[in-house]
Amino acid sequence: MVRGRISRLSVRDVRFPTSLEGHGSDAMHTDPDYSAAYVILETDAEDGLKGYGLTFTLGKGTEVVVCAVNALAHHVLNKDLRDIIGDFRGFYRQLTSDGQLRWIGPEKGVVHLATAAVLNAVWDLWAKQEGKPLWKLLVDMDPRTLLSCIDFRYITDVLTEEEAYEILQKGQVGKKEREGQMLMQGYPAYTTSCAWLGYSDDKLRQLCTEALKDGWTRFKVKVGADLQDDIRRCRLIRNMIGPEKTLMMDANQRWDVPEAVQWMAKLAEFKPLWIEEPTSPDDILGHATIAKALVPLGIGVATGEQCHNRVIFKQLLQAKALQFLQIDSCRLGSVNENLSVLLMAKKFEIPVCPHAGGVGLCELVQHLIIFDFISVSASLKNRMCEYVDHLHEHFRYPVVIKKASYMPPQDAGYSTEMKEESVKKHQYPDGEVWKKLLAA
Ligand SMILES: C[C@H](O)[C@@H](O)CC(=O)C(=O)O
Ligand SMILES: [Mg+2]
Repeated sequence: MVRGRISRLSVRDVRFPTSLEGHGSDAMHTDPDYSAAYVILETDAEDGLKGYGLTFTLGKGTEVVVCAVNALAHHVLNKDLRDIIGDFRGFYRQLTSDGQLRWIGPEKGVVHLATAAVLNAVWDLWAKQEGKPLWKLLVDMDPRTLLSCIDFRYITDVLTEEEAYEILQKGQVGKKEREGQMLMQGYPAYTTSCAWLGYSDDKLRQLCTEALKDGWTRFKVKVGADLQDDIRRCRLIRNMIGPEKTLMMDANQRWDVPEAVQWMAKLAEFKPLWIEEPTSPDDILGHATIAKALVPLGIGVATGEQCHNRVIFKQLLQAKALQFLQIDSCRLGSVNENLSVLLMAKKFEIPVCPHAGGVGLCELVQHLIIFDFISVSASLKNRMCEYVDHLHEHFRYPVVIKKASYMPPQDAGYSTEMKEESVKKHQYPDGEVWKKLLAA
């Protein structure tokens, strides 16, 4: 079914000045401009279909990722899409094993973000050519083909291909019913939009009132910069949402390990379900220490949005360092690597609650988590996907939220395509929006 030779790869630096109003701000990223390195793949096929892919970045970081995408381009150009998909594991390895680029990774940092952008575009193109939304392409794919997309190198000590096959085989039971359930009810979400760290208490109050009216029942609040501020903000939000609704907290890596435990002991009265990224994302044993210390307080540890790759997720799982696993559609090596993490999480029975928000992350990750429910986890217990109410208007196929749930996308592809006029306006530094801002 797939067709065409990749004839062109272009990449653009697209930035949104979200920092101006404090959207997206947290204890470590006080002035985030939500941005994307945005990749477009064209083929010589007559259908004219293009593949769109992106990775999420912040402001200036985008130009470095754009550079890395260009450095990877030769792996994709002039390749037949059939050959890429026919040996997707091999292609993933080729990208992540480039003899010169791998030195500045491997499978982490800028070069891995660039890999994600390129591979996301390949998946979008594949799904478009098959005429299916990506989640449905994955759900309908036979388990052996699905596994042939995954690089199991470095994880076979916890998950072999045969074990993964068994998980997917078990997932076949009840699949139709779960797909029906998703189409009717959608995948449960939580909102982070009310309580960015840079928002005033008045704004927090106003947004929280609106979110409650819109039916949201799960909320995340940013913490970690100042304890007294945190206590005031958490009290405010807990009082507004009441004792029954779910509250999560996110420190974005602000603390040392003992500090995290002490700080959370002070915030425990607000009954958070989890503390997210309490310390460095690389500190696996630190997370384990925090997780153990917080058990008596009934607080779990969540992490993953800045987790480099499947190997770190493997160790977090082995070390019992997290109770909620947060995949990210643009930090890991695209769908390929995310599939391996979903399967490991299933084996360890740890709920996956994806990181979303940014620009485009909601659009992408909804496909992965809907697939996860239908074909892998078969459970909604303790599970929800993040939602952030920014920048969806720039996408050609924006997310649809109903009753605080993600409704499965119906259009073919990975929902990655942005509106051309939005890209033009926000391209850095020559888009209209930036020209004005830079002149001022
Ligand atoms: C800089 C980003 O907005 C970050 O704060 C997002 C995040 O941690 C989350 O959504 O979770
Ligand atoms: Mg976070």
